[in-house]
Amino acid sequence: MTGGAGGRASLPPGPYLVVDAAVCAAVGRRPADLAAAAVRSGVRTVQVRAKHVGVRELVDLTVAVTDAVRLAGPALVLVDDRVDVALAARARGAGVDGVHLGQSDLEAGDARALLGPGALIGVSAARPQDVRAVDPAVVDYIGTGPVRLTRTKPEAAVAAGFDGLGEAARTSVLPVVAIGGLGLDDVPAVRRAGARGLAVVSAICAAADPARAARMLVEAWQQQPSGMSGPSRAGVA
Ligand SMILES: Cc1ncc(COP(=O)(O)OP(=O)(O)O)c(N)n1
Ligand SMILES: Cc1ncsc1CCOP(=O)(O)O
Ligand SMILES: [Mg+2]
Repeated sequence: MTGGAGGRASLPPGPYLVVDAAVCAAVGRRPADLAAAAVRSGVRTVQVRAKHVGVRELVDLTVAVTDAVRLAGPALVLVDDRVDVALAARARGAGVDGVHLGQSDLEAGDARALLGPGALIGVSAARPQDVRAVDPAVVDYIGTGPVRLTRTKPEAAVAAGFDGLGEAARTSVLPVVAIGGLGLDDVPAVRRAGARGLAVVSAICAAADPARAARMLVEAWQQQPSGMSGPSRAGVA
């Protein structure tokens, strides 16, 4: 699934699963099984997020999720925060596609140098000045949130809202992914705001039926026209 124009990866449009180890543990599900089920339902981007595990466990988890996703269908696998983990998983033969970097993680340029030109690299940015600071020659997409405050990331105390999301999408020359407190009912507003993707943890990981929840998100996305409101509309499907 890597290999957009000019060898650069491009972010698949639509629902994006952030498979969070703590949320999965709370509901007694294996992240690898959950990710595979979501990919069989049509999700095309999976991020591995585990904030409270050691680095060795995170490598094991990344390999397990990546291997399960590869068998399930054509989807990209990214690692939250950790370029070293992505590289270690690759060294073990897992086809990790890239990373999602926060504002205090490794700089995107360093990540690009380590991961290579074909990797998919996303960064978090919500405020217009942070969005403008992202280098489109290095980064592939921007994650903007939390759109709503969410228990999954309690330290994020300010919500961007849909206005903030729309402003980020208009400001950015890169595709924008919305995240934070989002679910099925938000698909129309996220698309109207001009986002290329809708990232969720709880709406899939904690759903009564994760495969069905993922399928409904995918179908809702496909049924909605996009907002086409900003420079990031290029390539929005
Ligand atoms: C798609 C996407 N967007 C934003 C984030 C948030 O990343 P970050 O700022 O690194 O915060 P943590 O997830 O690490 O708590 C994301 N993970 N994915
Ligand atoms: C990782 C992250 N970054 C901003 S909000 C968030 C958590 C999203 O989780 P949920 O979909 O459960 O609100
Ligand atoms: Mg992060």
